[in-house]
Amino acid sequence: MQEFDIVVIGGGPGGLAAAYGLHARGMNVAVVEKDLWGGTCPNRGCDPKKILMAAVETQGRSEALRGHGLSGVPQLDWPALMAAKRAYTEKIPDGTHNGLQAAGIATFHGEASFNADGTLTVGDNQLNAANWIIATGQEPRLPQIDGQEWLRTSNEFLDLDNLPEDITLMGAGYVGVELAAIANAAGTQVHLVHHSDRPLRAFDGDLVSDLLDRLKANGIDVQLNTEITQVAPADDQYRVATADGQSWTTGMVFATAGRMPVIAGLHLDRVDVATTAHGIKVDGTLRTTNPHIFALGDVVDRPQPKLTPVAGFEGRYLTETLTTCDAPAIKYPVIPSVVYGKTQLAQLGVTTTQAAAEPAKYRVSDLDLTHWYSYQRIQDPRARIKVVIDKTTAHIVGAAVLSSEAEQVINYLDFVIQNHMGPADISQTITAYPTLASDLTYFN
Ligand SMILES: Cc1cc2nc3c(=O)[nH]c(=O)nc-3n(C[C@H](O)[C@H](O)[C@H](O)COP(=O)(O)OP(=O)(O)OC[C@H]3O[C@@H](n4cnc5c(N)ncnc54)[C@H](O)[C@@H]3O)c2cc1C
Ligand SMILES: NC(=O)c1ccc[n+]([C@@H]2O[C@H](COP(=O)([O-])OP(=O)(O)OC[C@H]3O[C@@H](n4cnc5c(N)ncnc54)[C@H](O)[C@@H]3O)[C@@H](O)[C@H]2O)c1
Repeated sequence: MQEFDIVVIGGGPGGLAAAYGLHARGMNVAVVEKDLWGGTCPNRGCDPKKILMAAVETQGRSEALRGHGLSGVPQLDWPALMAAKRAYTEKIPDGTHNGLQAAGIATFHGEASFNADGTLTVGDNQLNAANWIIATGQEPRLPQIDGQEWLRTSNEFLDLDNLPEDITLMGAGYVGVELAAIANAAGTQVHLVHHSDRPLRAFDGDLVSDLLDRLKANGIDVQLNTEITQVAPADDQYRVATADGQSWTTGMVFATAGRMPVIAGLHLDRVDVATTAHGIKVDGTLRTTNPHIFALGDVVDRPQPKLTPVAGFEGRYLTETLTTCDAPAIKYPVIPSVVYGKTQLAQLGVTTTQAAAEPAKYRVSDLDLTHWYSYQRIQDPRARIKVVIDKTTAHIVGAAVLSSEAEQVINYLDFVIQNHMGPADISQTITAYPTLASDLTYFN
Protein backbone atom coordinates (compact mmCIF):
# COMPACT_ATOMS: atom_id res chain seq x y z
CA MET A 1 0.00 0.00 0.00
CA GLN A 2 1.42 3.38 -1.05
CA GLU A 3 0.31 6.33 1.08
CA PHE A 4 -0.32 9.91 -0.13
CA ASP A 5 -1.89 13.09 1.20
CA ILE A 6 -3.86 13.47 -2.05
CA VAL A 7 -4.45 11.18 -5.00
CA VAL A 8 -5.83 12.90 -8.12
CA ILE A 9 -7.64 10.59 -10.55
CA GLY A 10 -7.40 12.00 -14.08
CA GLY A 11 -4.42 13.77 -15.65
CA GLY A 12 -6.36 16.43 -17.63
CA PRO A 13 -6.28 20.22 -17.17
CA GLY A 14 -8.43 20.10 -14.01
CA GLY A 15 -6.58 17.29 -12.26
CA LEU A 16 -3.17 18.71 -13.18
CA ALA A 17 -4.02 22.21 -11.88
CA ALA A 18 -4.95 20.67 -8.52
CA ALA A 19 -1.94 18.32 -8.44
CA TYR A 20 0.66 21.02 -9.14
CA GLY A 21 -0.98 23.47 -6.74
CA LEU A 22 -1.22 20.99 -3.86
CA HIS A 23 2.33 19.73 -4.47
CA ALA A 24 3.60 23.34 -4.35
CA ARG A 25 1.94 23.66 -0.93
CA GLY A 26 3.97 20.74 0.39
CA MET A 27 1.49 17.89 -0.03
CA ASN A 28 2.53 14.39 -1.05
CA VAL A 29 0.54 14.07 -4.30
CA ALA A 30 -0.03 11.28 -6.82
CA VAL A 31 -1.83 11.49 -10.19
CA VAL A 32 -3.43 8.52 -11.94
CA GLU A 33 -4.12 8.59 -15.70
CA LYS A 34 -5.56 5.70 -17.68
CA ASP A 35 -5.02 7.03 -21.19
CA LEU A 36 -3.18 10.12 -22.52
CA TRP A 37 -1.37 12.33 -20.01
CA GLY A 38 -2.76 15.85 -20.42
CA GLY A 39 -6.37 14.71 -20.91
CA THR A 40 -8.92 15.77 -23.51
CA CYS A 41 -8.06 19.42 -24.14
CA PRO A 42 -4.47 19.20 -25.44
CA ASN A 43 -4.74 15.69 -26.95
CA ARG A 44 -8.18 15.48 -28.58
CA GLY A 45 -10.07 18.67 -27.71
CA CYS A 46 -9.49 22.42 -27.66
CA ASP A 47 -5.85 22.61 -28.74
CA PRO A 48 -5.75 20.25 -31.76
CA LYS A 49 -9.11 21.63 -32.86
CA LYS A 50 -7.81 25.19 -32.70
CA ILE A 51 -4.72 24.22 -34.73
CA LEU A 52 -7.05 23.04 -37.51
CA MET A 53 -9.12 26.21 -37.00
CA ALA A 54 -6.11 28.41 -37.78
CA ALA A 55 -6.36 27.28 -41.41
CA VAL A 56 -10.16 27.64 -41.35
CA GLU A 57 -9.99 31.20 -39.98
CA THR A 58 -7.30 32.22 -42.48
CA GLN A 59 -9.33 30.83 -45.36
CA GLY A 60 -12.42 32.70 -44.09
CA ARG A 61 -10.52 36.00 -43.88
CA SER A 62 -9.11 35.54 -47.39
CA GLU A 63 -12.52 34.64 -48.81
CA ALA A 64 -14.01 37.78 -47.29
CA LEU A 65 -11.37 39.96 -48.98
CA ARG A 66 -11.75 38.32 -52.38
CA GLY A 67 -12.60 41.15 -54.78
CA HIS A 68 -11.57 43.68 -52.11
CA GLY A 69 -7.83 43.46 -52.61
CA LEU A 70 -7.20 39.71 -52.61
CA SER A 71 -7.75 37.16 -55.32
CA GLY A 72 -7.99 33.41 -54.95
CA VAL A 73 -8.79 31.45 -51.82
CA PRO A 74 -6.19 29.33 -50.00
CA GLN A 75 -7.09 25.63 -49.92
CA LEU A 76 -6.71 23.41 -46.88
CA ASP A 77 -4.04 20.73 -47.32
CA TRP A 78 -5.47 18.11 -44.93
CA PRO A 79 -2.41 15.82 -44.64
CA ALA A 80 -0.12 18.82 -44.02
CA LEU A 81 -2.59 20.30 -41.52
CA MET A 82 -2.83 16.95 -39.73
CA ALA A 83 0.97 16.74 -39.64
CA ALA A 84 1.10 20.21 -38.03
CA LYS A 85 -1.52 19.12 -35.49
CA ARG A 86 0.34 15.90 -34.71
CA ALA A 87 3.64 17.75 -34.33
CA TYR A 88 1.91 19.46 -31.39
CA THR A 89 -0.21 16.64 -29.93
CA GLU A 90 2.40 13.88 -30.16
CA LYS A 91 4.58 15.67 -27.62
CA ILE A 92 1.78 16.21 -25.08
CA PRO A 93 1.53 12.87 -23.21
CA ASP A 94 5.28 12.42 -22.61
CA GLY A 95 5.81 16.12 -21.98
CA THR A 96 3.04 16.15 -19.39
CA HIS A 97 4.27 12.99 -17.71
CA ASN A 98 7.87 14.20 -17.62
CA GLY A 99 6.73 17.50 -16.13
CA LEU A 100 4.94 15.72 -13.27
CA GLN A 101 7.91 13.49 -12.57
CA ALA A 102 10.38 16.38 -12.71
CA ALA A 103 8.23 18.23 -10.17
CA GLY A 104 8.32 15.22 -7.83
CA ILE A 105 4.65 14.27 -8.20
CA ALA A 106 4.08 10.49 -8.18
CA THR A 107 2.41 9.12 -11.33
CA PHE A 108 0.52 5.90 -12.02
CA HIS A 109 -0.66 4.82 -15.46
CA GLY A 110 -3.76 2.66 -15.49
CA GLU A 111 -7.48 2.72 -14.74
CA ALA A 112 -8.23 3.77 -11.17
CA SER A 113 -10.91 1.85 -9.33
CA PHE A 114 -12.04 2.29 -5.70
CA ASN A 115 -12.16 -0.68 -3.30
CA ALA A 116 -14.76 -1.18 -0.59
CA ASP A 117 -12.22 -0.24 2.13
CA GLY A 118 -11.75 3.19 0.51
CA THR A 119 -8.36 2.46 -1.08
CA LEU A 120 -7.65 2.60 -4.81
CA THR A 121 -6.41 -0.04 -7.21
CA VAL A 122 -4.40 0.97 -10.30
CA GLY A 123 -3.12 -2.14 -12.06
CA ASP A 124 -0.81 -3.86 -9.56
CA ASN A 125 -0.64 -0.78 -7.32
CA GLN A 126 -2.70 -0.19 -4.17
CA LEU A 127 -2.96 3.48 -3.15
CA ASN A 128 -4.28 5.11 -0.01
CA ALA A 129 -4.79 8.82 0.64
CA ALA A 130 -6.16 11.23 3.23
CA ASN A 131 -8.19 12.92 0.47
CA TRP A 132 -9.00 12.13 -3.16
CA ILE A 133 -9.84 14.27 -6.18
CA ILE A 134 -11.81 12.78 -9.07
CA ALA A 135 -11.09 14.64 -12.34
CA THR A 136 -11.98 11.98 -14.90
CA GLY A 137 -13.70 14.25 -17.44
CA GLN A 138 -16.27 13.34 -20.09
CA GLU A 139 -16.34 11.16 -23.20
CA PRO A 140 -18.47 11.27 -26.36
CA ARG A 141 -22.02 9.93 -26.05
CA LEU A 142 -23.07 7.50 -28.79
CA PRO A 143 -26.83 7.79 -29.47
CA GLN A 144 -28.72 4.49 -29.28
CA ILE A 145 -29.56 4.02 -32.93
CA ASP A 146 -29.59 1.10 -35.31
CA GLY A 147 -25.95 0.95 -36.48
CA GLN A 148 -24.46 2.68 -33.40
CA GLU A 149 -21.28 0.65 -33.94
CA TRP A 150 -20.54 2.60 -37.15
CA LEU A 151 -20.56 5.99 -35.43
CA ARG A 152 -17.26 7.80 -35.02
CA THR A 153 -16.55 10.67 -32.62
CA SER A 154 -14.53 13.88 -32.40
CA ASN A 155 -11.60 11.76 -31.17
CA GLU A 156 -11.32 10.13 -34.59
CA PHE A 157 -12.19 13.28 -36.56
CA LEU A 158 -9.30 15.20 -35.02
CA ASP A 159 -6.85 12.49 -36.08
CA LEU A 160 -8.08 11.53 -39.57
CA ASP A 161 -5.37 10.76 -42.15
CA ASN A 162 -7.85 11.60 -44.90
CA LEU A 163 -11.11 13.49 -44.71
CA PRO A 164 -13.93 11.88 -46.76
CA GLU A 165 -15.63 13.92 -49.48
CA ASP A 166 -18.91 13.77 -47.60
CA ILE A 167 -19.56 13.46 -43.85
CA THR A 168 -22.57 13.53 -41.55
CA LEU A 169 -22.52 15.03 -38.06
CA MET A 170 -25.22 13.93 -35.65
CA GLY A 171 -25.86 16.85 -33.26
CA ALA A 172 -25.24 20.59 -33.72
CA GLY A 173 -23.73 21.45 -30.34
CA TYR A 174 -20.27 22.96 -29.82
CA VAL A 175 -18.48 19.93 -31.25
CA GLY A 176 -20.84 19.41 -34.21
CA VAL A 177 -20.74 23.06 -35.34
CA GLU A 178 -16.95 23.31 -34.99
CA LEU A 179 -16.22 20.05 -36.81
CA ALA A 180 -18.70 21.12 -39.53
CA ALA A 181 -16.76 24.38 -39.99
CA ILE A 182 -13.44 22.53 -40.27
CA ALA A 183 -14.65 19.88 -42.73
CA ASN A 184 -16.50 22.47 -44.81
CA ALA A 185 -13.38 24.61 -45.13
CA ALA A 186 -11.46 21.49 -46.23
CA GLY A 187 -13.91 21.06 -49.14
CA THR A 188 -16.00 18.22 -47.69
CA GLN A 189 -19.78 18.17 -48.14
CA VAL A 190 -21.12 18.33 -44.58
CA HIS A 191 -24.58 17.27 -43.36
CA LEU A 192 -25.11 18.80 -39.91
CA VAL A 193 -28.18 17.10 -38.48
CA HIS A 194 -29.89 18.27 -35.30
CA HIS A 195 -32.89 16.66 -33.64
CA SER A 196 -34.59 19.85 -32.41
CA ASP A 197 -35.26 23.30 -33.88
CA ARG A 198 -32.85 25.06 -31.52
CA PRO A 199 -29.18 24.05 -31.41
CA LEU A 200 -26.72 25.71 -28.99
CA ARG A 201 -29.42 26.48 -26.43
CA ALA A 202 -27.08 28.31 -24.06
CA PHE A 203 -26.49 30.99 -26.71
CA ASP A 204 -28.67 33.86 -27.92
CA GLY A 205 -31.33 32.50 -30.32
CA ASP A 206 -31.01 35.30 -32.92
CA LEU A 207 -27.25 34.93 -33.06
CA VAL A 208 -27.50 31.12 -33.36
CA SER A 209 -29.89 31.68 -36.26
CA ASP A 210 -27.40 34.09 -37.86
CA LEU A 211 -24.61 31.54 -37.36
CA LEU A 212 -26.65 28.75 -38.99
CA ASP A 213 -27.32 31.10 -41.93
CA ARG A 214 -23.57 31.59 -42.31
CA LEU A 215 -22.95 27.82 -42.19
CA LYS A 216 -25.61 27.31 -44.87
CA ALA A 217 -24.16 30.13 -46.98
CA ASN A 218 -20.82 28.30 -46.85
CA GLY A 219 -22.49 25.18 -48.28
CA ILE A 220 -23.20 23.13 -45.15
CA ASP A 221 -26.42 21.12 -45.31
CA VAL A 222 -27.97 22.10 -41.95
CA GLN A 223 -30.99 19.97 -41.08
CA LEU A 224 -33.01 20.87 -37.98
CA ASN A 225 -35.84 18.80 -36.43
CA THR A 226 -34.27 15.73 -38.04
CA GLU A 227 -33.66 12.47 -36.18
CA ILE A 228 -31.13 10.01 -37.60
CA THR A 229 -32.52 6.55 -36.86
CA GLN A 230 -30.17 4.25 -38.75
CA VAL A 231 -26.62 4.09 -40.08
CA ALA A 232 -25.65 1.09 -42.20
CA PRO A 233 -22.58 0.26 -44.30
CA ALA A 234 -23.10 0.73 -48.06
CA ASP A 235 -20.10 -0.38 -50.14
CA ASP A 236 -17.21 1.63 -48.69
CA GLN A 237 -19.60 4.32 -47.40
CA TYR A 238 -22.62 4.52 -45.07
CA ARG A 239 -26.33 4.90 -45.66
CA VAL A 240 -28.05 7.27 -43.22
CA ALA A 241 -31.81 7.09 -42.65
CA THR A 242 -33.95 9.57 -40.72
CA ALA A 243 -37.29 9.32 -38.89
CA ASP A 244 -38.97 11.52 -41.53
CA GLY A 245 -38.05 9.12 -44.36
CA GLN A 246 -34.93 10.79 -45.81
CA SER A 247 -31.81 8.84 -46.62
CA TRP A 248 -28.41 9.62 -48.10
CA THR A 249 -24.98 8.08 -48.59
CA THR A 250 -22.07 9.57 -46.71
CA GLY A 251 -18.39 8.82 -46.13
CA MET A 252 -18.44 8.82 -42.32
CA VAL A 253 -20.96 9.55 -39.57
CA PHE A 254 -19.82 11.29 -36.39
CA ALA A 255 -21.77 11.30 -33.12
CA THR A 256 -21.64 14.93 -31.95
CA ALA A 257 -24.67 14.52 -29.72
CA GLY A 258 -23.08 15.46 -26.40
CA ARG A 259 -20.63 14.04 -23.89
CA MET A 260 -21.10 12.01 -20.72
CA PRO A 261 -19.18 11.75 -17.44
CA VAL A 262 -16.42 9.12 -17.23
CA ILE A 263 -17.37 7.30 -14.04
CA ALA A 264 -18.14 3.72 -15.05
CA GLY A 265 -14.89 2.03 -13.98
CA LEU A 266 -14.38 3.97 -10.73
CA HIS A 267 -16.81 1.86 -8.62
CA LEU A 268 -18.08 4.98 -6.88
CA ASP A 269 -20.86 2.97 -5.21
CA ARG A 270 -18.18 1.28 -3.08
CA VAL A 271 -17.18 4.63 -1.54
CA ASP A 272 -20.65 6.23 -1.30
CA VAL A 273 -20.09 8.89 -3.97
CA ALA A 274 -23.48 9.85 -5.42
CA THR A 275 -23.87 10.61 -9.14
CA THR A 276 -26.57 11.84 -11.52
CA ALA A 277 -26.87 11.42 -15.29
CA HIS A 278 -24.83 14.66 -15.58
CA GLY A 279 -21.92 13.59 -13.38
CA ILE A 280 -20.71 13.48 -9.79
CA LYS A 281 -22.77 15.38 -7.21
CA VAL A 282 -20.75 17.96 -5.26
CA ASP A 283 -21.51 20.68 -2.71
CA GLY A 284 -20.32 24.29 -2.87
CA THR A 285 -16.80 23.23 -1.90
CA LEU A 286 -16.61 20.53 -4.61
CA ARG A 287 -16.92 17.84 -1.93
CA THR A 288 -18.81 14.71 -3.01
CA THR A 289 -21.18 12.78 -0.74
CA ASN A 290 -18.04 11.13 0.69
CA PRO A 291 -16.31 13.78 2.88
CA HIS A 292 -12.81 12.69 1.80
CA ILE A 293 -13.52 12.64 -1.93
CA PHE A 294 -13.71 15.81 -4.05
CA ALA A 295 -14.50 16.16 -7.75
CA LEU A 296 -13.79 18.84 -10.34
CA GLY A 297 -13.85 19.57 -14.06
CA ASP A 298 -16.07 18.03 -16.71
CA VAL A 299 -17.02 15.01 -14.56
CA VAL A 300 -18.96 17.19 -12.09
CA ASP A 301 -22.72 17.79 -12.31
CA ARG A 302 -22.93 21.59 -12.15
CA PRO A 303 -24.54 24.36 -14.22
CA GLN A 304 -21.29 26.04 -15.33
CA PRO A 305 -20.15 25.19 -18.89
CA LYS A 306 -17.70 22.32 -19.16
CA LEU A 307 -14.59 24.10 -20.37
CA THR A 308 -10.85 23.89 -19.76
CA PRO A 309 -10.55 27.23 -17.89
CA VAL A 310 -13.41 26.17 -15.61
CA ALA A 311 -11.67 22.86 -14.79
CA GLY A 312 -8.42 24.76 -14.10
CA PHE A 313 -10.23 27.31 -11.90
CA GLU A 314 -11.72 24.47 -9.86
CA GLY A 315 -8.29 22.82 -9.57
CA ARG A 316 -6.84 26.06 -8.18
CA TYR A 317 -9.84 26.43 -5.85
CA LEU A 318 -9.24 22.95 -4.39
CA THR A 319 -5.55 23.80 -4.00
CA GLU A 320 -6.63 26.58 -1.64
CA THR A 321 -9.43 24.78 0.14
CA LEU A 322 -7.58 21.53 0.81
CA THR A 323 -4.81 23.48 2.48
CA THR A 324 -7.04 25.86 4.50
CA CYS A 325 -9.64 25.35 7.23
CA ASP A 326 -13.24 26.52 6.74
CA ALA A 327 -12.89 27.34 3.06
CA PRO A 328 -15.67 29.42 1.50
CA ALA A 329 -17.79 27.91 -1.27
CA ILE A 330 -16.43 28.24 -4.79
CA LYS A 331 -17.44 31.49 -6.48
CA TYR A 332 -17.10 31.48 -10.25
CA PRO A 333 -16.31 34.65 -12.17
CA VAL A 334 -18.21 35.25 -15.42
CA ILE A 335 -17.33 32.50 -17.89
CA PRO A 336 -16.93 33.21 -21.62
CA SER A 337 -17.95 30.48 -24.08
CA VAL A 338 -16.96 30.55 -27.75
CA VAL A 339 -18.00 28.34 -30.65
CA TYR A 340 -15.13 28.66 -33.14
CA GLY A 341 -15.23 28.79 -36.94
CA LYS A 342 -15.02 31.31 -39.78
CA THR A 343 -17.86 33.00 -37.92
CA GLN A 344 -17.51 32.71 -34.14
CA LEU A 345 -20.33 32.80 -31.62
CA ALA A 346 -19.56 33.97 -28.09
CA GLN A 347 -21.46 34.42 -24.87
CA LEU A 348 -20.64 35.92 -21.47
CA GLY A 349 -22.42 36.83 -18.24
CA VAL A 350 -26.14 37.66 -18.05
CA THR A 351 -27.83 36.16 -21.11
CA THR A 352 -30.29 37.99 -23.31
CA THR A 353 -32.93 35.47 -22.21
CA GLN A 354 -32.33 36.32 -18.54
CA ALA A 355 -32.39 40.03 -19.43
CA ALA A 356 -35.70 39.67 -21.27
CA ALA A 357 -37.20 37.98 -18.20
CA GLU A 358 -36.24 40.97 -16.00
CA PRO A 359 -36.96 44.09 -18.08
CA ALA A 360 -37.02 46.33 -14.98
CA LYS A 361 -33.43 45.34 -14.19
CA TYR A 362 -31.72 45.02 -17.57
CA ARG A 363 -31.76 46.57 -21.01
CA VAL A 364 -30.27 44.94 -24.11
CA SER A 365 -28.76 46.85 -26.99
CA ASP A 366 -28.67 44.87 -30.21
CA LEU A 367 -26.09 46.28 -32.64
CA ASP A 368 -25.56 45.19 -36.21
CA LEU A 369 -21.79 45.74 -36.57
CA THR A 370 -21.50 44.52 -40.15
CA HIS A 371 -21.05 48.05 -41.49
CA TRP A 372 -18.87 49.30 -38.64
CA TYR A 373 -15.39 50.27 -39.72
CA SER A 374 -13.65 47.34 -37.95
CA TYR A 375 -15.74 44.76 -39.77
CA GLN A 376 -15.97 46.59 -43.10
CA ARG A 377 -12.18 46.76 -43.21
CA ILE A 378 -12.02 42.95 -43.15
CA GLN A 379 -15.30 42.53 -45.08
CA ASP A 380 -16.75 40.33 -42.34
CA PRO A 381 -19.97 38.95 -43.86
CA ARG A 382 -21.90 39.17 -40.56
CA ALA A 383 -21.10 40.91 -37.29
CA ARG A 384 -23.58 41.53 -34.47
CA ILE A 385 -23.44 42.11 -30.74
CA LYS A 386 -26.04 42.19 -28.01
CA VAL A 387 -24.88 43.93 -24.85
CA VAL A 388 -26.79 43.51 -21.58
CA ILE A 389 -26.63 46.57 -19.31
CA ASP A 390 -27.75 46.74 -15.69
CA LYS A 391 -30.14 49.69 -15.56
CA THR A 392 -29.27 50.60 -11.96
CA THR A 393 -25.47 50.60 -12.18
CA ALA A 394 -25.15 51.29 -15.93
CA HIS A 395 -22.53 48.50 -15.97
CA ILE A 396 -22.19 46.00 -18.79
CA VAL A 397 -23.15 42.62 -17.27
CA GLY A 398 -23.50 40.34 -20.28
CA ALA A 399 -22.87 40.03 -24.00
CA ALA A 400 -23.54 37.80 -26.97
CA VAL A 401 -21.27 38.30 -29.98
CA LEU A 402 -21.23 36.96 -33.54
CA SER A 403 -18.38 37.80 -35.93
CA SER A 404 -15.07 36.45 -37.17
CA GLU A 405 -13.50 38.29 -34.21
CA ALA A 406 -15.94 37.32 -31.44
CA GLU A 407 -13.25 35.50 -29.40
CA GLN A 408 -11.33 38.76 -29.00
CA VAL A 409 -14.34 40.97 -28.28
CA ILE A 410 -15.70 38.60 -25.62
CA ASN A 411 -12.37 38.60 -23.78
CA TYR A 412 -12.28 42.43 -23.72
CA LEU A 413 -15.82 42.42 -22.35
CA ASP A 414 -14.78 39.82 -19.76
CA PHE A 415 -12.37 42.40 -18.28
CA VAL A 416 -15.05 45.11 -18.54
CA ILE A 417 -17.53 42.97 -16.60
CA GLN A 418 -14.98 41.77 -14.01
CA ASN A 419 -14.05 45.38 -13.35
CA HIS A 420 -17.70 46.50 -13.04
CA MET A 421 -17.43 48.97 -15.89
CA GLY A 422 -20.02 50.52 -18.14
CA PRO A 423 -19.79 52.58 -21.33
CA ALA A 424 -19.06 55.75 -19.30
CA ASP A 425 -16.04 54.09 -17.61
CA ILE A 426 -14.76 52.69 -20.90
CA SER A 427 -14.85 56.17 -22.45
CA GLN A 428 -12.32 57.22 -19.80
CA THR A 429 -9.77 54.72 -21.14
CA ILE A 430 -7.55 55.16 -24.19
CA THR A 431 -7.06 52.11 -26.39
CA ALA A 432 -5.16 51.82 -29.66
CA TYR A 433 -7.27 53.01 -32.59
CA PRO A 434 -8.71 51.68 -34.87
CA THR A 435 -9.04 48.28 -33.20
CA LEU A 436 -11.73 46.02 -31.82
CA ALA A 437 -10.91 47.38 -28.35
CA SER A 438 -11.54 50.96 -29.43
CA ASP A 439 -15.02 49.86 -30.59
CA LEU A 440 -15.93 49.12 -26.95
CA THR A 441 -16.60 52.83 -26.41
CA TYR A 442 -19.61 52.59 -28.70
CA PHE A 443 -21.29 49.55 -27.07
CA ASN A 444 -23.88 51.46 -25.04
C1 LIG B 1 -13.58 18.30 -29.53
C2 LIG B 1 -13.52 19.12 -28.27
C3 LIG B 1 -13.18 20.46 -28.34
C4 LIG B 1 -13.12 21.23 -27.19
N1 LIG B 1 -12.82 22.55 -27.31
C5 LIG B 1 -12.74 23.32 -26.21
C6 LIG B 1 -12.36 24.69 -26.32
O1 LIG B 1 -12.13 25.21 -27.42
N2 LIG B 1 -12.26 25.42 -25.19
C7 LIG B 1 -12.52 24.88 -23.96
O2 LIG B 1 -12.39 25.59 -22.96
N3 LIG B 1 -12.90 23.58 -23.83
C8 LIG B 1 -13.01 22.80 -24.92
N4 LIG B 1 -13.35 21.47 -24.81
C9 LIG B 1 -13.66 20.95 -23.46
C10 LIG B 1 -12.35 20.63 -22.69
O3 LIG B 1 -11.58 19.71 -23.41
C11 LIG B 1 -12.72 20.06 -21.31
O4 LIG B 1 -13.57 20.97 -20.64
C12 LIG B 1 -11.48 19.81 -20.44
O5 LIG B 1 -10.58 18.92 -21.06
C13 LIG B 1 -11.92 19.25 -19.08
O6 LIG B 1 -10.81 18.94 -18.30
P1 LIG B 1 -10.90 17.78 -17.20
O7 LIG B 1 -9.57 17.80 -16.53
O8 LIG B 1 -12.11 17.96 -16.37
O9 LIG B 1 -11.12 16.43 -18.01
P2 LIG B 1 -10.28 15.73 -19.18
O10 LIG B 1 -9.43 16.69 -19.92
O11 LIG B 1 -11.26 14.94 -19.97
O12 LIG B 1 -9.28 14.75 -18.39
C14 LIG B 1 -9.75 13.65 -17.68
C15 LIG B 1 -8.69 12.56 -17.71
O13 LIG B 1 -9.08 11.53 -16.79
C16 LIG B 1 -8.69 10.28 -17.32
N5 LIG B 1 -9.48 9.22 -16.67
C17 LIG B 1 -10.80 8.95 -16.80
N6 LIG B 1 -11.18 7.93 -16.03
C18 LIG B 1 -10.07 7.52 -15.38
C19 LIG B 1 -9.81 6.48 -14.44
N7 LIG B 1 -10.77 5.67 -13.97
N8 LIG B 1 -8.54 6.33 -14.01
C20 LIG B 1 -7.55 7.14 -14.44
N9 LIG B 1 -7.74 8.13 -15.32
C21 LIG B 1 -8.99 8.33 -15.78
C22 LIG B 1 -8.98 10.42 -18.81
O14 LIG B 1 -8.24 9.49 -19.57
C23 LIG B 1 -8.55 11.87 -19.07
O15 LIG B 1 -7.22 11.95 -19.51
C24 LIG B 1 -13.41 20.65 -25.93
C25 LIG B 1 -13.73 19.28 -25.85
C26 LIG B 1 -13.79 18.55 -27.00
C27 LIG B 1 -14.14 17.08 -26.90
N1 LIG C 1 -15.36 25.82 -28.16
C1 LIG C 1 -15.52 25.21 -27.00
O1 LIG C 1 -15.33 25.80 -25.95
C2 LIG C 1 -15.94 23.77 -26.97
C3 LIG C 1 -15.85 22.98 -28.09
C4 LIG C 1 -16.25 21.66 -28.02
C5 LIG C 1 -16.74 21.15 -26.82
N2 LIG C 1 -16.82 21.95 -25.74
C6 LIG C 1 -17.37 21.41 -24.46
O2 LIG C 1 -17.78 20.09 -24.63
C7 LIG C 1 -19.15 19.96 -24.26
C8 LIG C 1 -19.79 18.94 -25.13
O3 LIG C 1 -19.96 19.44 -26.45
P1 LIG C 1 -20.91 18.65 -27.44
O4 LIG C 1 -21.04 19.42 -28.70
O5 LIG C 1 -20.47 17.25 -27.49
O6 LIG C 1 -22.29 18.64 -26.67
P2 LIG C 1 -23.48 19.70 -26.62
O7 LIG C 1 -24.33 19.29 -25.50
O8 LIG C 1 -22.99 21.11 -26.73
O9 LIG C 1 -24.26 19.45 -28.00
C9 LIG C 1 -24.80 18.23 -28.39
C10 LIG C 1 -26.10 18.54 -29.10
O10 LIG C 1 -26.54 17.36 -29.74
C11 LIG C 1 -27.94 17.30 -29.62
N3 LIG C 1 -28.36 15.91 -29.75
C12 LIG C 1 -28.49 14.98 -28.75
N4 LIG C 1 -28.90 13.81 -29.26
C13 LIG C 1 -29.03 13.99 -30.60
C14 LIG C 1 -29.41 13.16 -31.65
N5 LIG C 1 -29.75 11.89 -31.42
N6 LIG C 1 -29.43 13.66 -32.90
C15 LIG C 1 -29.08 14.94 -33.14
N7 LIG C 1 -28.74 15.81 -32.18
C16 LIG C 1 -28.69 15.33 -30.92
C17 LIG C 1 -28.22 17.88 -28.24
O11 LIG C 1 -29.54 18.37 -28.14
C18 LIG C 1 -27.20 19.00 -28.16
O12 LIG C 1 -27.74 20.22 -28.60
C19 LIG C 1 -19.74 21.34 -24.42
O13 LIG C 1 -20.84 21.54 -23.57
C20 LIG C 1 -18.59 22.23 -24.08
O14 LIG C 1 -18.61 22.46 -22.70
C21 LIG C 1 -16.43 23.24 -25.79
